[in-house]
Amino acid sequence: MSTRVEGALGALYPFLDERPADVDAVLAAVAASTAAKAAEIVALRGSLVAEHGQRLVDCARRCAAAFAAGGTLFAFGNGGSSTDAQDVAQLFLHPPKAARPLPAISLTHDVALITALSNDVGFDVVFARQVAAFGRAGDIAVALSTSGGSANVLRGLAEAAQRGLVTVGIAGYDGGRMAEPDVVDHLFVVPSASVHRVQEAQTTLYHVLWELIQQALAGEL
Ligand SMILES: O=C(CO)[C@@H](O)[C@H](O)[C@H](O)[C@H](O)COP(=O)(O)O
Repeated sequence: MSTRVEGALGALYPFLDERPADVDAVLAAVAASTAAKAAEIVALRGSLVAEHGQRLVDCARRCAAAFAAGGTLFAFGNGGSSTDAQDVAQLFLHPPKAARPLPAISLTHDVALITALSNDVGFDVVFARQVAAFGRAGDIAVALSTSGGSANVLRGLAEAAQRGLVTVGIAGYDGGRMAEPDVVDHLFVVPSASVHRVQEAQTTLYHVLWELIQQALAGEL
């Protein structure tokens, strides 16, 4: 066993006289599985950007035009996608240096509102109600879902479409209901059956989209 592994085990088991007997096998299995997952995500991210290239450019140009006209972006999703929605909003609003801050709001973080709506009306409306209250024609709705089938996400998109927002869907697996006709204007599907790989690749999609929107706004796309 290498000195580094010995050191790590010392930190993991400081109070045990003896480590579990099979720890070497466990560590070897973890290393092999981590390497396989890393390879899978690198391949998936590369193929996604290649496959969605033109669609990303088209979507970025449309979003840039919406921002240039004073539009706001609303992002939403459940679970891991809810934190991704918050990441999208902070990325647009508080970008790295030299990039242009753009108005973006996540609809996932108001616990009082979401619990009240869920308790009194139903969880299905938590995004749609906010889109109805804040969304205006020409704004942008970005919906994140791994299954593409969450009822509250689909209701949010339907409300956005009805109000004339540009709708962007980011899904996984086969796209689910988000991939049905007329659900979104711009659809990006991560074709993986692993929820973890889907979420990892979705972060690449929205980071690339953000970069392209910045380029489009600067007249470089
Ligand atoms: O983060 C994860 C799984 O990695 C979970 O929290 C996951 O986001 C939740 O199960 C969501 O409720 C799934 O909803 P969706 O992505 O299918 O719309």
